[in-house]
Amino acid sequence: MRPGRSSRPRTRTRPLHADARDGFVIAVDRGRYTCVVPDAGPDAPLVTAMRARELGRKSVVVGDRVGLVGDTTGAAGALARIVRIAERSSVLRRTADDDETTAEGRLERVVVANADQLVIVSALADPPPRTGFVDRCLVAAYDAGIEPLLCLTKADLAGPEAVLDYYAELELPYVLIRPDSDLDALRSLLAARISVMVGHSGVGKSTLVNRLVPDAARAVGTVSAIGRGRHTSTSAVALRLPALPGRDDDPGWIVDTPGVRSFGLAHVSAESLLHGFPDLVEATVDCPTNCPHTADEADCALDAWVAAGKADPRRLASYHRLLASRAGEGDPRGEADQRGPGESWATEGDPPAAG
Ligand SMILES: Nc1nc2c(ncn2[C@@H]2O[C@H](COP(=O)(O)OP(=O)(O)OP(=O)(O)O)[C@@H](O)[C@H]2O)c(=O)[nH]1
Ligand SMILES: [Zn+2]
Repeated sequence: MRPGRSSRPRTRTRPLHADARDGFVIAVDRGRYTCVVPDAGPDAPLVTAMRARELGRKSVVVGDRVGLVGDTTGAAGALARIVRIAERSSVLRRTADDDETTAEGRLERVVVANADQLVIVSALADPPPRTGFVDRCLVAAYDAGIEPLLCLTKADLAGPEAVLDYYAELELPYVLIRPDSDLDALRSLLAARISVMVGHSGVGKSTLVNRLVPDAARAVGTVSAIGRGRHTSTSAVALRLPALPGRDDDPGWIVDTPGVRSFGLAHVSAESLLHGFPDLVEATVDCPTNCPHTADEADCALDAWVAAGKADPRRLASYHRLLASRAGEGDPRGEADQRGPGESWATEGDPPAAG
């Protein structure tokens, strides 16, 4: 060992950047990060930044609170540098698919940082509600420590009873959306929070985002031409909600995820997967040690729990489907989630005939 080295006081190799300004990342596109600078006021120009080399391999994602140095004026052509990333209060992840034995399955992506709420948008009809997809989103939300909110659109076409019945045990907050409904209930649930919106194609998510943020298209347009093109197939973009009339509290942010069509769950352990099913968790105290809780596990306590009427058999079927999907047993991309409830509920785990 060289004595000179260890006796030398350890100096910080990184500059402190005491002058860094706080930024909030609202879009990411090919190595360029679009940030708002909160102290510059809501009308200040957006700042485009790149990652400083000192960040190493740390990724910067939408929702990150960062320190910015360099040219933070937001003038045309100006480029700032992100020199630090604040500790994240939550991290919403997805994998490209469910199967951790494949390269795709291991490719884990952080969708958004610091989200408070996951707004799961599902139509009540056209397309029919896909509870498999909602269940998958619930797993991702609970895993990330983010509160779920079920947003049921097209309430003018069908009632919510079947979906609400399926989630009866969960105390899942929900809102109903129809074309003529005011969005006050939803807006107050979005206020002062960062909410991520996810939903299948056709459920009315874009319609809803445009109603909530009437200039969303323009806001997104200014974000370095982020559109819905091929480069943005997995990107997310944060949109500032407009101030509520007569209220001066923070209306919050929504993060639209145009490209996120499924939530691969390879990164979620089988045990964590269960936390998306709080109505089933309690049953597993009676399972043998290291019980895999799979459908073919004879000693698993979940079947008896459901047989005793303590949870809905369709919920257990859904959990089993997610487990099987993670194990690479077919359906690696969650295609089954795309079926309507009638179809998917009928495929397995139908309630045993009573009596
Ligand atoms: N009846 C009814 N139709 C709606 C409602 N919301 C949206 N729609 C219609 O549903 C269709 C799909 O809406 P979009 O907002 O494009 O759906 P999306 O989820 O954004 O789908 P992508 O554009 O594929 O991402 C459109 O024809 C909308 O006009 C609603 O509350 N009721
Ligand atoms: Zn078990």
